[in-house]
Amino acid sequence: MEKSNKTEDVVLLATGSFNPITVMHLRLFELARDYLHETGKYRVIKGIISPVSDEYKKKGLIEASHRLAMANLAIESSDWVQVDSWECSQKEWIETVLVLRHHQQKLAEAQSVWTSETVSLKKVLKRKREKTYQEVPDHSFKKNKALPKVMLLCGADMLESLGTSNLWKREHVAEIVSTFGVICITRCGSNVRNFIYESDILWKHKHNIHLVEEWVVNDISSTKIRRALRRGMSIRYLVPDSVVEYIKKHELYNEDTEEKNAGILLAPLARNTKGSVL
Ligand SMILES: Nc1ncnc2c1ncn2[C@@H]1O[C@H](COP(=O)(O)OP(=O)(O)OP(=O)(O)O)[C@@H](O)[C@H]1O
Ligand SMILES: NC(=O)c1ccc[n+]([C@@H]2O[C@H](COP(=O)(O)O)[C@@H](O)[C@H]2O)c1
Ligand SMILES: [Zn+2]
Repeated sequence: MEKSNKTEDVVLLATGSFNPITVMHLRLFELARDYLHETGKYRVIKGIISPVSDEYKKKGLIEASHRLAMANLAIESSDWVQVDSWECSQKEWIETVLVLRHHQQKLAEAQSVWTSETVSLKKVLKRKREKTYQEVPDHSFKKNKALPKVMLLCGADMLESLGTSNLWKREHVAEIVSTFGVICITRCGSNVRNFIYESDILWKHKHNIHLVEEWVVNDISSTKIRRALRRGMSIRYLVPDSVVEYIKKHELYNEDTEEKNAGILLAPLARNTKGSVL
C-alpha cells in the first residue's frame, strides 16, 4: 500500500446498546486502528464507546447505568479506548449524527483552549527571553494544528441498517458519510459492498467508507450473551472477567429484563415518519 507522509488524526466513535459489552466490541476498535494505520494516512488517537440512552426503547435494553459500568470495566485493559456517558445521559434518545457532532465540537473546544494556552505561554517566554536574552526555538509550538476527525465505527449490520425505512433520516446518512466518514467491520460473506453499490448516497461517498475484513471470524453478539445468561450457561471468555463478575453480582439478565420495552416502538421508528434513504 502506498504511504504518504501526511497523516490525519482520527477519533473512532462507536455507538450502540452495549447490552452488555462483549470482547467483539473491543476488537472492533483494534481492527479499525490497525486498518487505518496500515493506510499510512491516519493516526488513531482515541476510541470512544458511547452507549445509547434508555429512551432508545430497544427490547431487552437494561439501564444505562449498568451498561456504562460494564463498558468502563471492559476498557480498563485498553490505553486508548474510553467510555463516554454524554449520549446516554440525555433525556431523550438522540440521533447518531448529533453524537458525532458533539464529539467533534468537544475536540474543537479542546484545541482552542490548547491554542490559547500555547499563545499565553509563548508570550510569557517571549517576555522572559527579552529579560534574559535567552533563545527559545519558536518551532517548539505547532501552529494551526489540524483538528482530529471523528469517524463512526460500526459493524456491517449497523451500516446496512442505514437503509431501513424510517430508521435513519436521509440528511443524517448524508452528513455521516460525507462529513465524518465510517469505518465498518465486515464479515466474510457479508454483503456490505453490494449494499453500498445499491445506495446512491453511500456510493457517492464510498471513498469515506472504509471496509475492514475480520478474518478471525466469530459470531459473538450481546443477544447471544443474554441468551446464554437466561439459560444459565457460561459467558466466560466472551466478555471480560470483570464484566462477568458485574453481571453475576447485579443479577442483570433474565427472562424479565428481556421483556423490557416489549411492544414499544424503537425511538427512531417512532420519531421518523416516512421514507427509505436508499
Ligand atoms: N460480531 C460483530 N462483528 C462486527 N460488528 C459487531 C459485532 N458485534 C457487534 N458489532 C457492532 O458493534 C456495534 C454495537 O452493537 P450492539 O451494541 O448492537 O452489539 P450487538 O452485539 O450487535 O448487540 P445485539 O445482539 O443486542 O444487537 C454495532 O456497530 C455492531 O454492528
Ligand atoms: N437515525 C439514527 O441516528 C439512528 C437510527 C437507528 C439507530 N441508531 C443508533 O445506532 C445504534 C444501534 O444500536 P443497536 O444495534 O444496539 O440497536 C444506536 O447507537 C442507535 O442510537 C441511530
Ligand atoms: Zn446489534
